[in-house]
Amino acid sequence: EMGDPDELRKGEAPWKKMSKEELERQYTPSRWVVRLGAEEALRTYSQIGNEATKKARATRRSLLNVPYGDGDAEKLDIYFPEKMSEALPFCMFLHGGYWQSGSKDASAFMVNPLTAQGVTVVVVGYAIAPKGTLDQMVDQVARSIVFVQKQYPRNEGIYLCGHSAGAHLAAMMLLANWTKHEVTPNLKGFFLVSGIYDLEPIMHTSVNDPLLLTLEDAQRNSPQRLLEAGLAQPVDPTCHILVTVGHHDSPEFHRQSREFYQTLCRAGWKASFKEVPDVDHFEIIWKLTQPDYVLNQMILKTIFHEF
Ligand SMILES: N[C@@H](CC(=O)c1ccccc1NC=O)C(=O)O
Repeated sequence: EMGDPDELRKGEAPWKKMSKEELERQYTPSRWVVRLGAEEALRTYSQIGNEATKKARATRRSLLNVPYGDGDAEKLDIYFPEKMSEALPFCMFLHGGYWQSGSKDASAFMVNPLTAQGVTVVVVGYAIAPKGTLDQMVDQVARSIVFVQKQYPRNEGIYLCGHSAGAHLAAMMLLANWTKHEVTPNLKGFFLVSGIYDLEPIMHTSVNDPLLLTLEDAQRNSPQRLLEAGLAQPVDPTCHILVTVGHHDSPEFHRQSREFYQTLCRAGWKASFKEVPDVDHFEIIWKLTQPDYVLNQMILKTIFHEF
């Protein structure tokens, strides 16, 4: 029956009707960029990430390669605001790269604009595939947040910002069982940027070659599916979740973000949705280096409660 939202929601997922080639295209973000060629866009993205990181390390007080666990990759970088203060808000950034590329050492995009406004920024490293499994990455991110909470118990909120695969890892924290850890982190907000929330379609693409996800792995790590099943309720009614997608992201990325936002709303979370105008999958993040970028403005308004 058309018009019944439950029927529409439970209808066959559109990706199941796609050819292997079409699915591959939908889940290759570089094929959807408009201003540059695919290779050039990926190159520019890492170049801007490298330069932003160099600048952040040269101009901000920082603690680099701080271990939050025993694993080689379990390190994070902390960048402090220009002016010292007692209690501070923290924004933790989780880089993208389909859980198989990217590094904290090239991902300090938001550091200078946010630290200029009094936010401490933490850029998290995690063990990408094939070294790490997705379950390990989810656990590492949870432990990195617990580490920040324990180091800075007087924080004025921990905010998570993740891009693409990093948005998936951030969204998985909505389902984390903090009782396994010594503290419950003071999570106050989520900024989910061009993320993937249902992993089942990517099982059928080359993204899965190094990940080797089984159907069970994909389902156990799909926040879309886990929230639909009612496995997480908002504990803090003030916790805000911003779901954003780039105007030039592929239709599948748009569908994933829209459906995740709708599911968050149904589950009772304080969520909002924003399609960022005129940006692709990479510009949506590299523009975080610009203080006047709309996403920085939304992040700062959320952190400083200016709504
Ligand atoms: N191989 C992908 C790269 C990619 O998806 C990506 C690259 C950098 C940061 C995020 C990415 N996507 C999701 O995590 C592509 O060509 O678009």
